Amino acid sequence: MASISGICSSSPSLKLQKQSLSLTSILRKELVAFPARPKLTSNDRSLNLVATQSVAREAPAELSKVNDGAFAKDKAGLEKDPRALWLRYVDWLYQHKDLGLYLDVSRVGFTDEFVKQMETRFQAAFRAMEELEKGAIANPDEGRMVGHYWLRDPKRAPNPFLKTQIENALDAVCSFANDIVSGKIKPPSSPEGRFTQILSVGIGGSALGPQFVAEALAPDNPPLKIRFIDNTDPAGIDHQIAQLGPELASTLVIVISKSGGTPETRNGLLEVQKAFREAGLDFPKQGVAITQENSLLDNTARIEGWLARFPMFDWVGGRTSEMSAVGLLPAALQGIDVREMLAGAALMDEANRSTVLRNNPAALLALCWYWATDGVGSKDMVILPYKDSLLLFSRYLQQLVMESLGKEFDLDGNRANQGISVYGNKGSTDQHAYIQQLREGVHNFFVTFIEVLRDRPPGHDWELEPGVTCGDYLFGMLQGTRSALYANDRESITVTVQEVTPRSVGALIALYERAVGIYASLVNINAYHQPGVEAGKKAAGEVLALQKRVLAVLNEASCKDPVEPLTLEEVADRCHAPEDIEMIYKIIAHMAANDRALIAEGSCGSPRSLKVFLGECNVDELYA
Ligand SMILES: O=P(O)(O)OC[C@H]1O[C@](O)(CO)[C@@H](O)[C@@H]1O
Repeated sequence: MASISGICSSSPSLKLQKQSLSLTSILRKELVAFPARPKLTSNDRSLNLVATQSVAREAPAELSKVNDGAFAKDKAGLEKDPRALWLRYVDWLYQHKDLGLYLDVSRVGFTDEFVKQMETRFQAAFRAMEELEKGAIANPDEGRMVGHYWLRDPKRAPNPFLKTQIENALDAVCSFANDIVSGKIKPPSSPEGRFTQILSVGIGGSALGPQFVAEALAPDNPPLKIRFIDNTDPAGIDHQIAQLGPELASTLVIVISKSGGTPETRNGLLEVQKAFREAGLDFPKQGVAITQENSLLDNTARIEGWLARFPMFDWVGGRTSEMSAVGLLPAALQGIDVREMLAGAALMDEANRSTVLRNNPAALLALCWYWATDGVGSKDMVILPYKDSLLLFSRYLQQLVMESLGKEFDLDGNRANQGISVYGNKGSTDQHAYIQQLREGVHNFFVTFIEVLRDRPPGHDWELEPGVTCGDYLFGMLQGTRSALYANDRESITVTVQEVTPRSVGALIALYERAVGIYASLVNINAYHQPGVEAGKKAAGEVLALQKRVLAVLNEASCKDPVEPLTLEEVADRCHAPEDIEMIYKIIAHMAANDRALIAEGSCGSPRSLKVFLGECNVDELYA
C-alpha cells in the first residue's frame, strides 16, 4: 500500500449548509446522527469541511428525498483548483504494488469529516467481514455460511473438511481440463479425435462470470472455444447449436446450476440433448455437470453416467462463484491460468482485510459508493472499462452488485429498498453513445473508469501519427472524458491495472466482491440472498399453469364436431379464471404467433372480436 497521507491536509474549515428547513423540521423529531454530505458553496475550496447533518435512517424513501434536495452537489460542490486536486489525488491514491493496481478516488467529493463519521460503521463492516471469513452464518435468511474467499485461500476455510473439499475440487478441475485439452479424454465419435468446443449451459451467476472471463482472457486460439446458452430463448439456443454444426460431435457440454433446478438451464439442457439425439450422438459421454451434491442435475448426471461432475458448494453463491468450478473449469479448458486468477484474488483479499480505510481498496470503493449514492442508491454506477476485452465486466458487476444490494428489507426487518443500479459497456465506444447525457444530462450517476496501462503486448506497437499510437488515443479518450465529466461535477473513480491478465482479472473480481460485502454491512442488508427473484419465478410458473388450463379448454372445444371456436371470455370462464382474461389473451396471442392456436374470427389486434380453436384435437388429452 503506498497511500501518501498527510500531504494534502489543509486547515479544516467549517461550512454547515442551510438545508430545507421545512423538511428538516418535519423530520427533526425522528432524527439520528448519520453521516451525510455537506454541500459546498462556490467560494469554498477547502477539502476539509466539517459538517454535521442528520437524516432519518428509519425512512429511506424520505431520506432519498431529503438528500436530493438538501445535499445535492451544486456546480461548485467539487474541488476544481488544479493544485488542490493534485494534492487530493496524491493523498488518496491507493496502490497495490504486487498487483500493479491503483485506485483513484480523488474525483469523488467525500470530505474528511464524512470519512471520520463513517469510521465506526467501517470498523463494524470490517468485523462483519472477519466473522464471515471465519465461517459465521453471514446469510441468515438461508442459514448459510458465505465462503467464496476460501476458494482462493483454502487454509482460511473454517474447518479441515472444507479446506480439503476446496483443494480436491481445484485439483479435479485442473486434472480434468488437462486430460481434455491434451486429448487423453476424447469425444466418442469425433473425427477430430479431441474436444474442440465447449457449450456452457447456465444462467445468472452460472454464466456471467465464465462469459466475462472468456471475453477478457481467452487466447485468440484457445484449445477449446466456448459458447453459451444462457436463456430459454429457442431461437438463441438454435443459433448456438447451428453455429457448432458438425463440431457438436467434439463439443463438451458443461451444464452449470447451483440449485440444479433452474428452468432456463433445464430447458437448455433438454434442447441440447435433443440436438445430440438428432445427430446420433451419445450425450452423457460429452456432458459435464457443475452443481450441488444431490441436486436434480447432480442425480441426473450420476444416473445417466455423464463424463464428469464437479461440486458447487452450499456456501458459495451463484454471483460469487467465478473462482469455484463454475468459473475455473471453463477457464482452464480455454487455456487460462486459473491458479494465477486465484492468486490475484487472494492478494486482493489480503489487501481488503486491512482495517485502515485508506489501505483497503474495497472499503475505499464502498466509501465512494456510499458518498455518491447517499447510502440509498440515489445514483447509478456506470462502469467504463477502456479495453475491449473487459466489455462484459459491467454485465458481470450488474448481477454482483444489484442482486446483492437490491433488497427490500434490511437485516432488522425494516423496509429499506436498497440497491445501486449498474450499467456500462466500454470506452471509448460509449463516448459515441451515451456520454453526451452523462456530461450534460440528468445527473443521476457516478462513473468508474477501468484503465489498462499496457496497450499491446511488447514489440507490437507502432505510431500511427508522429509520436502517437492507437493506444494513446484510447488513453486520451479516458483522461479527456474523466476531466470533462468532472468539470461538470460528475464524480468518478478510476481503477488502473497494468494488463488484462488472469491475475488482474482475479483481483478485479475479488475487489468488487469485497466492496459489495462491505457496502452491504454499511447499509445493514443481507448481500447473499435473492428473495426478490423468487416472485418472478413463481409468477412465471403460474402463467405456465394457466396456459395448460387454456390448452385443455381449447382442446375440448376443438374436439367437438363441428369445432367450437371460443371467444376470450368463453375461454376465461371455462378456465374459471375470468380475472385472468388479459393473461389468457397474451397466452393465446403467443400460441397463435407460433401456429399452435388458430384464429377463426377477428384478430389479436382487436381482442374483443377474437375467436380461436386448436388445429388438432388431442383425444388423449381430453380424457387425461
Ligand atoms: O445456478 P442456478 O441455481 O441455476 O441459479 C442461477 C441464478 O439464478 C439466481 O438464483 C436467481 O436469478 C441467481 O442468483 C443465480 O446465479
